[in-house]
Amino acid sequence: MNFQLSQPDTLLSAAIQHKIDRKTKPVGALGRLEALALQIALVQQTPAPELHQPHIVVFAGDHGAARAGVSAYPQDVTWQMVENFLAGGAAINVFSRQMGLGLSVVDAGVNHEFGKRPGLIDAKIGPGTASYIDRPAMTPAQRDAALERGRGIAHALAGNGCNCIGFGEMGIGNTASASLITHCLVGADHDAELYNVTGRGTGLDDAGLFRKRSLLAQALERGGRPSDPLAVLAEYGGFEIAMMAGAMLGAAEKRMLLLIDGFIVTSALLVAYAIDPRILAYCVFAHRSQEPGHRVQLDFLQVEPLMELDLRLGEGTGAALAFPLVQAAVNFLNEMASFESAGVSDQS
Ligand SMILES: Cc1cc2ncn([C@H]3O[C@H](COP(=O)(O)O)[C@@H](O)[C@H]3O)c2cc1C
Ligand SMILES: O=C(O)c1cccnc1
Repeated sequence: MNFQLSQPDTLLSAAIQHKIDRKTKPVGALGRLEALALQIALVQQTPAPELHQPHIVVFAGDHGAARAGVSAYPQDVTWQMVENFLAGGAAINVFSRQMGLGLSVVDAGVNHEFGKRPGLIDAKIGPGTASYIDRPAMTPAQRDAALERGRGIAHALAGNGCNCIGFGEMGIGNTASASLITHCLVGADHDAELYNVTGRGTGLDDAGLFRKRSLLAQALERGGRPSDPLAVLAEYGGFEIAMMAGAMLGAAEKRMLLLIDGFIVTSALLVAYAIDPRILAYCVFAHRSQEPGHRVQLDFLQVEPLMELDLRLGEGTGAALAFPLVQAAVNFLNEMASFESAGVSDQS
């Protein structure tokens, strides 16, 4: 697989920054919204960017390791929550409706047969991964198929006129998979020891957290700590995480804006980033999750998220909640008067 990303040209930077600085406000007074406006303008290579058909995609998959007890909830919650998404009753449905965002759910590998359903994209790789405690989570062929299908999903959205994609996920046990991926791909100088990047997920108690950490240590003993992102995916990934990584790279190929949600979505981004670091130019980090490893990931990438709301849900909820800020950045750039057009006196 050969993803074709390019770094946005920065030739327009000075002109866009000048446009921002001439708006009727003290220079810099819109704070980080100004940096966001500049980023989006550069992604779209225009001083007048627009967000078209913004869309949340929730990738769902099951994890073999869930049966060993790495989550506070049973594996069946994955497919039951997919049903909930399709019925419109989950948190991401509520927020997507509120923000006017499109929403699609992808069956990347849920242990359930849904049949053909409106709003559901069938991209199933298999009925869940193998348990990485005993063997690699997926075969190289499954991993490559997941990456390629993810890319196809992003390209199809771009083909329908979408230029802003928010990533979400659903998969009981996927914080454990994200912890292993983070441990492998984040340098030791960021203190990504397994212990530091393994948290309570959906709400494990102390005994549950201890058990999760021991199971993940066991997995590492078996599979080692590869640094190659493709090896990490096959060893410890989930189908939804691999498919998200492919979709992220595919979205960046199409110069879309990527809204990055919490800990699991960022673990997929770590994979994509290791494949091509230029992806970072297209990413907006929505929030800092309560899952402790998320801070480690964001520090490693040297990025600052827009919000900190103590969320620990996933589904793309943080991405949806950040969307109005992203829209505000675009709107001030396009709609605010300048000192010249409004006849307001500049500083003396
Ligand atoms: C009812 C329910 C709805 C959810 N929506 C997202 N997640 C979140 O929790 C899971 C990860 O946590 P862990 O690794 O501890 O299983 C993922 O499915 C994630 O999206 C949910 C979890 C539950 C229980
Ligand atoms: O940060 C997240 O995305 C997250 C944290 C806990 C459980 N599910 C998701």
